Amino acid sequence: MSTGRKYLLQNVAPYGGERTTVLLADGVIAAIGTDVTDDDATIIDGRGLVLLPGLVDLHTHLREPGREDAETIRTGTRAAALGGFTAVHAMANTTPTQDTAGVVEQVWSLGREAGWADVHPIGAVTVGLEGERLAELGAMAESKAQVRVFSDDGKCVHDPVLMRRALEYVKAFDGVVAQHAQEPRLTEGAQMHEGIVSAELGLAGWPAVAEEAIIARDVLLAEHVGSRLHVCHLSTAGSVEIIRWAKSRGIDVTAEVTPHHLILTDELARGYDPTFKVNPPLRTQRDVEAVRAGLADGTIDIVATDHAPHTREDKDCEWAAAAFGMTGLETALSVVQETMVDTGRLTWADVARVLSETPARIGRVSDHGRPIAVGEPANLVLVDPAARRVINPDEQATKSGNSPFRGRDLSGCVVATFLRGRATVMGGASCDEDVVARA
Ligand SMILES: NC(=O)N[C@@H](CC(=O)O)C(=O)O
Ligand SMILES: [Zn+2]
Ligand SMILES: [Zn+2]
Repeated sequence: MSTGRKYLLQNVAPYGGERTTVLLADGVIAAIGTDVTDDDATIIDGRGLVLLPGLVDLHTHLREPGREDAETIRTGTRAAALGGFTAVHAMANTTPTQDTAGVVEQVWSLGREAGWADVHPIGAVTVGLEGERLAELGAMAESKAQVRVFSDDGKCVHDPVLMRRALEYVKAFDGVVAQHAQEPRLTEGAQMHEGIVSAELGLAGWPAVAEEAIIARDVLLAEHVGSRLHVCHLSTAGSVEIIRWAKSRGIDVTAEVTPHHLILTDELARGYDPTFKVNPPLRTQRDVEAVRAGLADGTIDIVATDHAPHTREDKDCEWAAAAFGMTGLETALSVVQETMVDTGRLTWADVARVLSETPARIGRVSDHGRPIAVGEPANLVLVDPAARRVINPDEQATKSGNSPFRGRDLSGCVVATFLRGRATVMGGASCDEDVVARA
């Protein structure tokens, strides 16, 4: 389905390489070349802009159904489009939980209706995320939502027998279990990273070993049953080492890091601002260096936002009472540019890999994360790497204000996002009319 509008992206740099012109028509990339023209197309001057495949987030919390006061599928996917995303995987910790075919189909349909980005619901591993009985994984896989990613995110599947069964079960439909690696007994009452800062502040610590112990166990389980495992929001230097070791053994594991773990540290807890309270917690500078190195050398496969919107009531309170989580969809690409591209650790082609191609492959999404080539679906993002902007969460599309980058100056800006050839973002702003017209 197309609005019929064509776009001629003149002098853009696919993957940051040689400049060329790209024509989008009928929902696909219709032509690429320095001499391409089209008299009916809307012309976009792409000088200085980088063209990438539309970003794919493997880890987003959209909060609908249940917490529409924090985010809805509409507001969350509008935020996604502004961040350059054309597809997002929506975590299962909604109310009701995304643990049946009915609920995942509802989320999938609401995503279609909203029209900002494709929504791929993640299915819960256990009923109600309670860690007791496996949910209807097969029914969710066979539903029209075609779920391939299963996670109890927010909670860890800590029972090794259930984890083993889930890993075995999803093999039947080429699914993957995405684990929130947090040993519950080692993190009871935990408020922040266990280390020097937690000791000084007198806050209960969340030790690195609580994450590493689960990752070590799970890679061994994945090897034992010959299944695919994905590790959510890896945050410690030790976790990077375990993944590196697992991959060297040929274990079928992938790992993600969040933008915030690439740039922020536990020092931020000193101000007791609950905006910086997140799971897993912000770690040390040494961990930040290790996750950057892991992303640069391919040990860590992807960046995923873990966009976790929370209402004022859940965040504007004392540290201990506040909810865990921070927003991220509208700042992810800038943080990756600043920490990885501007520092020479990743090229733009690498960014396409870690924010689009590989997350699409892990989630088994076939029409996103595709090469920029003639005939491919026109799911694309146009980025201005030279722009700088100060983050103001009050002006963001997400309903929630819990961005850790409030007031911070970040590199890079999304100029336009295209979903099947239709602009969802143009000139850095949402294309509300186009989206409404399509719905
Ligand atoms: N990351 C968080 O701190 N919070 C997430 C849950 C999660 O990702 O574990 C949430 O749902 O709010
Ligand atoms: Zn989690
Ligand atoms: Zn999460």
